[in-house]
Amino acid sequence: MLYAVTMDVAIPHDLDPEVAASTIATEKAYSQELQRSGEWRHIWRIAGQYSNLSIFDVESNERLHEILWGLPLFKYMTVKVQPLATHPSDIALLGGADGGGQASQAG
Ligand SMILES: O=C(O)CC1=CCC(=O)O1
Repeated sequence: MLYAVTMDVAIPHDLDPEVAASTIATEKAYSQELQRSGEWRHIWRIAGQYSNLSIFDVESNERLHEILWGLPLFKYMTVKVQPLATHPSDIALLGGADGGGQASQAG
C-alpha cells in the first residue's frame, strides 16, 4: 500500500541545541534504515520549508502508523497522510513504453 506523507517540522526554539541535534541525527538513522528496507521509498525536501514529502510502501495502515509514531521528531511534527491509488492515465500500467495499450476509462 502506497502513501504520500507530508511532515512539517517545528522544533521549539528553546529546545536544548544538543538535544535537537541528537534527535535530528537519530531521525536520520531511523529514516535511512527504513529506506534501505524499502518501506520508505522516497523523501523529498519541500523547497523553502522545514518539511518533507515522503512516499511509503507498507503492508497496512497499522504499519504506517507504527513507523510514523516511532519517528524521533514525531512530537515536533504535523503529519498529513494521503493514501495513493493507481491513476488510469499512468503509462506504466499499460505494459508498453509508448502507452499504446488499453487503458481503463474509469477514474
Ligand atoms: O528534516 C525532515 O524533514 C524530518 C525528517 C524525516 C526523516 C529525516 O531524516 O528527517
